Amino acid sequence: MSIYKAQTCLLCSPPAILRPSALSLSLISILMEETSKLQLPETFLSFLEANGIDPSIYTHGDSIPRYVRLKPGFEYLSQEIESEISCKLEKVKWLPGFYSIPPDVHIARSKAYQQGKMYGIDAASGAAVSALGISPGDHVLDLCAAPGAKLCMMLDLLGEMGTATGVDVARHRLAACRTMLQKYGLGGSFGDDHEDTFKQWTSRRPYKERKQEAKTMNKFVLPQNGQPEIIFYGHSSGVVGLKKKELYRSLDQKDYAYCGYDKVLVDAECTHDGSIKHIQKFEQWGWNTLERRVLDAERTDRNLTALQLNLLRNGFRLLKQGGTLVYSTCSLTLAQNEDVVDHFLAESSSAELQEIETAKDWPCRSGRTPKTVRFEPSTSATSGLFVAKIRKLPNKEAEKNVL
Ligand SMILES: C[S@@+](CC[C@H](N)C(=O)[O-])C[C@H]1O[C@@H](n2cnc3c(N)ncnc32)[C@H](O)[C@@H]1O
Repeated sequence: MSIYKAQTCLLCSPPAILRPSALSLSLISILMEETSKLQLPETFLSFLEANGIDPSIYTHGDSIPRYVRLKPGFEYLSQEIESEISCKLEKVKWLPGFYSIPPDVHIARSKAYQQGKMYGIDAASGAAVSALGISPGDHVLDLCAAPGAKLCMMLDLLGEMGTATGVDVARHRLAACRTMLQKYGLGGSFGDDHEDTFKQWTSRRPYKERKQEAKTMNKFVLPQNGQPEIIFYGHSSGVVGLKKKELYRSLDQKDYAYCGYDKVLVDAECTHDGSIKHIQKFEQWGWNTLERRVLDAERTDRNLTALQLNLLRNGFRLLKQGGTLVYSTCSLTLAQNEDVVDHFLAESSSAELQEIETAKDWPCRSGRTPKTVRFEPSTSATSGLFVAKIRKLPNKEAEKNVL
């Protein structure tokens, strides 16, 4: 299928009674021209068409600002940063601590960035983290943590109290995550290191030492490629409430009533098609790379959505009763979002989809499943993101659901 054909079916076929005005026709032709400039490969266009995604969203990249977050306590630096990067930091009114800057402005030359007082994170990603409602003292799990921008924000929200555990299956991405957390000075001062509870991870602990420690633990096998690895912060992180020697035994379902995380983020692996800037980067990296990295995942579509469902199930299993889980992806497809969430809700009597209260002020729209939300790159001025917030009902409430 040619690019032109894809545009024809998505942009140029208004129903006969809706006669487009001269203005809308010229808008359509501008969008067509812009879309064809991007030279999206045919396989990607077929993927977009199959999922009802308008390819012209990839022409909005230049109108989506860059977002930064100032670490709590460093907001006073905003003027200094403005003069360093020669542009204004516009406060994002709907998301505390966030600022927008034009997409072509780089923050690398700012001292605040170099000293780890400011980091780049898209506002929609910030919204997903804020939907968790993290409070200092919470025990938080980030199930797909790397490269780590959301984990940084989660740690910021915890302050010096509570624990955060980051898990990811890709070791090289987790290494980037560790570097990022180290740069932003996060985690190092977490919790007291009680003798018999799990020692917190610090980026300064050499690999040899960790390997030695792992060898002395009976059941623990050092993560190989393809096995999830874990970053622990805080004296009782890992599986919350367990002692070091208990950490690697498997738990019965009933144990999760007493231990388990207060908040779990499942920012699942996906096809990234909603992340306009990410997709645009393939122009330089080569569209072959997009076919290999993005569409390989799509080609094994059933595997990808099965992985997403399993990540959601697993995150929910580790959530304590009354706790909150957020499921998010940066894909715009129904298959990776609403379908996964609906499937999960249908099989889990103790899961309840929650309204995201703050979303009424966000530039998002409702997803197909009521109470879920979608950030659309063309209308939100953010990267595309789907967010669903799920609560684990205490046993008694869950029983009522079954009756
Ligand atoms: C969308 S990215 C996460 C982005 C991250 N939350 C952030 O804000 O930087 C999805 C991540 O899921 C990880 N992943 C894929 N399969 C996984 C699994 N089975 N268990 C844990 N992580 C997995 C990938 O390696 C990837 O880093």
